[in-house]
Amino acid sequence: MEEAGWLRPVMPRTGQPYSVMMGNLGELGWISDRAGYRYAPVHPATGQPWPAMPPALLEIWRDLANCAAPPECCLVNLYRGNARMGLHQDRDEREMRAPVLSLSLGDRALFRVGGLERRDPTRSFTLSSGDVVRMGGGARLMFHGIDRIIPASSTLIPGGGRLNLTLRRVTPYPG
Ligand SMILES: O=C(O)CCC(=O)C(=O)O
Ligand SMILES: [Fe+2]
Repeated sequence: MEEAGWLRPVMPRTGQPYSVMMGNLGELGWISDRAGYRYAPVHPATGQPWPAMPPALLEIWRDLANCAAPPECCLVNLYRGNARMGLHQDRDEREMRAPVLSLSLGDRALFRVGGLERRDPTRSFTLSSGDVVRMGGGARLMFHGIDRIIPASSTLIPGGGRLNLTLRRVTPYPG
């Protein structure tokens, strides 16, 4: 990740930067800039392909996804300080039969979960290092976000903070 280079993406239209740093592993990377959200096969700054998906992540997917096809993207989010992620749906993928698997490492975080409509009631719970959230089936499009991390609640990540690894299938698979 360090070699490939972290991105500080900006939101479509407003150009406002996200508070998390992002990177990608795998064939496709999720990027956000003034033009919108999309999946791209190369890093926008370097033009280089994203680093390969590590075998350990493919194994987690095999064990937990219950999906006929492998993931194509691992979005890596690095949360430090006051970084957060607003309530959203993961809906830029063209294959909605595949779940989204989200792995937490490092500092604990307050994860907020709602329903399928933005206005639905939400509740929050703590995610700890090693936790995996699976959004699949009727929960594939649930609204979710990160309210905040709990700084220094783990010593796992060099320099501190929380890493979130989100595995996704992007393109349709046969069957
Ligand atoms: O950091 C997390 O646990 C959630 C990340 C997320 O929802 C996303 O990247 O779409
Ligand atoms: Fe998400």
